[in-house]
Amino acid sequence: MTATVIDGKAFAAKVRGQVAEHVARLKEVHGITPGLAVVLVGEDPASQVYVRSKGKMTVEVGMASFEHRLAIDTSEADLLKVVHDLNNDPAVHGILVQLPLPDHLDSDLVINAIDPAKDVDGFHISNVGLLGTGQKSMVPCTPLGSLMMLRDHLGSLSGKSAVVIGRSNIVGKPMAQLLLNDSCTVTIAHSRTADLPSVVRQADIVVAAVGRPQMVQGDWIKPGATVIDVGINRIDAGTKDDGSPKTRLVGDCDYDSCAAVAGAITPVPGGVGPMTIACLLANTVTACCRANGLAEPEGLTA
Ligand SMILES: NC(=O)C1=CN([C@@H]2O[C@H](COP(=O)(O)OP(=O)(O)OC[C@H]3O[C@@H](n4cnc5c(N)ncnc54)[C@H](OP(=O)(O)O)[C@@H]3O)[C@@H](O)[C@H]2O)C=CC1
Ligand SMILES: Nc1nc(=O)c2c([nH]1)NC[C@@H]1CN(c3ccc(C(=O)N[C@@H](CCC(=O)O)C(=O)O)cc3)C=[N+]21
Repeated sequence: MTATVIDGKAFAAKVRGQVAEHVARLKEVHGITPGLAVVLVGEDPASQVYVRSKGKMTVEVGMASFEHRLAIDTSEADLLKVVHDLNNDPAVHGILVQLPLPDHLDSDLVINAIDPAKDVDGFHISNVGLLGTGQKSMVPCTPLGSLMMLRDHLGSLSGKSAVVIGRSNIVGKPMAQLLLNDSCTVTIAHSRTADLPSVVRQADIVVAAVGRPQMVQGDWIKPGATVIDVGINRIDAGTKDDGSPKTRLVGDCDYDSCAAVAGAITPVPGGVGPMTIACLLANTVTACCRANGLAEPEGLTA
């Protein structure tokens, strides 16, 4: 079997198109422009690329983009002040503090200082609790984008067995919660899981969110399963013509061997990554509608 490739890049473009339509309507009918603020502490090159691409797409869908770049030695009090100011700024409907933060800053404290209604990452404890109890919340972007692709490809997820590899607060745990809310039978695997390959082999749906390049092998995959590869890993790829080092992005799955067995698989790049950004924009429109007591866009939330 050769897996269907789930095209996250194309799907994300479609989601951004829907977001752009809602933004246009909010502006025309209500005179409201949704705004997204991104806070970046330090100068991590990968984070900078990612923040720039978010800013560009925010503007492309017609929203206002606010960027706050803070020095790596910013104090917790100063960062909290930035967050409080954004909480109180009526032009800002969504706030994202780029993670990870430098070690001297307490990320739980900072994230829980964000107004939950503006927490477009869905990381605030209130949103985590709302999602866990099946109530309306802001849903974390990477799991939401992964869920959208799964539903699009499989239709109903009810009764399917799903294995999520990884238990982080930002990907693994919320992903498992969303799959559970869609009536999957969910297993969460992690670094202490015994015999991971045979656990993964039970799954109709595999979500890999580990951070280990090409770890999941094709012979771990149940034939026909749907594989969502969340991993973004930059690895060495020889040298360029001029002798300088070359790198490339790979996922947490060994793509070729997994694609030979799976029914469908997301590529890296071009899979979950673009959907994450599209869902961030979708969450910002949703937050803006809720803040103004307006009907929220359909199909853009879990
Ligand atoms: N596409 C996107 O939009 C995004 C991609 N990512 C990518 O997803 C990946 C995961 O990110 P994140 O959740 O933040 O990572 P974390 O490092 O926070 O979590 C990794 C998880 O993987 C588990 N793990 C580590 N090694 C193994 C192993 N050998 N076997 C089984 N489980 C293992 C860890 O287990 P334990 O808890 O026991 O330590 C942990 O739960 C990364 O590659 C990251 O770059 C992240 C966010 C967004
Ligand atoms: N508060 C917070 N929220 C996040 O959602 C968040 C974060 N912090 N910190 C970092 C991780 C990582 N992440 C990615 C999003 C998109 C791509 C993406 O678009 N990737 C492209 C490739 C980009 C490239 O070429 O480098 C792709 O997969 O096709 C990657 C990674 C969001 N994160």
